[in-house]
Amino acid sequence: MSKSVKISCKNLWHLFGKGSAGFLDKHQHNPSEADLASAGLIAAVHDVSFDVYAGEILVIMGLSGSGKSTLVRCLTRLIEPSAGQVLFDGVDLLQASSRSLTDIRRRKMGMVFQNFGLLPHRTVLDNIAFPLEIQKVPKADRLTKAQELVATVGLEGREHNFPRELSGGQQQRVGIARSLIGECDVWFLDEPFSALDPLIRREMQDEFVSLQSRLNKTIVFVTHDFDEAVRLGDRVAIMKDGHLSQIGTAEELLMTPANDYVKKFVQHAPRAKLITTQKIMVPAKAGDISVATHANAVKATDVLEKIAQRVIEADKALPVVDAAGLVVGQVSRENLARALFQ
Ligand SMILES: Nc1ncnc2c1ncn2[C@@H]1O[C@H](COP(=O)(O)OP(=O)(O)OP(=O)(O)O)[C@@H](O)[C@H]1O
Repeated sequence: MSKSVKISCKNLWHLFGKGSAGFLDKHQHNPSEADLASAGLIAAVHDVSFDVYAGEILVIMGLSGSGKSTLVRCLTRLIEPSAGQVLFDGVDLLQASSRSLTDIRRRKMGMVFQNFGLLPHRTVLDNIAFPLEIQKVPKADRLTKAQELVATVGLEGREHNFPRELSGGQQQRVGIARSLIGECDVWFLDEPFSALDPLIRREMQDEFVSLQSRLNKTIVFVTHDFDEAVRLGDRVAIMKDGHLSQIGTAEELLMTPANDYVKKFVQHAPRAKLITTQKIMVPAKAGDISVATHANAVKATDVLEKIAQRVIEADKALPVVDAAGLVVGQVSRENLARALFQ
């Protein structure tokens, strides 16, 4: 089944600096680093193209200054891209009138940023209900909806507190609830957990995963932390100096990194939890594929952590089976050791 594309961004650019208008046309949309430097421009987003599929969590990561936030703001047009296309459900956002853009943002996009952006003189409930107030939803309806979300993010009992009376993690939950109240299709989160201490951060990540399993939104999530990217993302896009270095599953980045920059990001990744057996097995020849009879067969889609003990304890290579129970290859201790320690 082909995945449906929710957002498609094509040849997207954002230049910071005076004189950016006309610069790309002048350089046939292919300026060199020297052209950019001599014009005093920074390409925070440099000819970036990728798709976001409906229902996936796409994590955008990269070092500080690599262009993650600018890219995400371009996707919502909070920052005006210098060139390119952003198709949202097939509609080109860069051609949309400001009225229809506001409408799309209100009805389809939810956003959470690092500094929470809560209104200090409003209670938790009123902060969460605020987007519906702007949409002129009647008070009783918006408070009912806000109360439901208070429960969703586990803040019962704190409805009437003000933001200053909450911890950082609790404030972030208010921000998350508020971003969800419009029942958006796509949720943009820019380093939402980075201000939190490590324990709370982990807790918030777990809650986020469980929330997403119920909500099934399309999510674009920015982080500079590869562990967080791996825990949360279906796919990870790695940015470097405004360029998209590589996009793929964590396993793809690990097994076939596009360059040394990507390699560096993934070098401490938990290989046993990310690499699947099919990537390390010795595949069976087409004519040799048979039904499994071996009781100790391992699944092609199992991660190495799951099969390790059986492979280590077996005196010879174990057969690997696909979803239909056919033997598609075999995996030995040596294959396992190479994949884990390479
Ligand atoms: N308003 C601005 N004016 C000029 N340059 C800017 C501006 N905002 C960002 N930049 C530059 O654009 C580049 C990308 O910045 P951006 O904030 O998108 O990176 P980031 O990956 O999100 O970084 P961080 O993880 O530190 O938030 C950086 O070189 C930054 O200095």
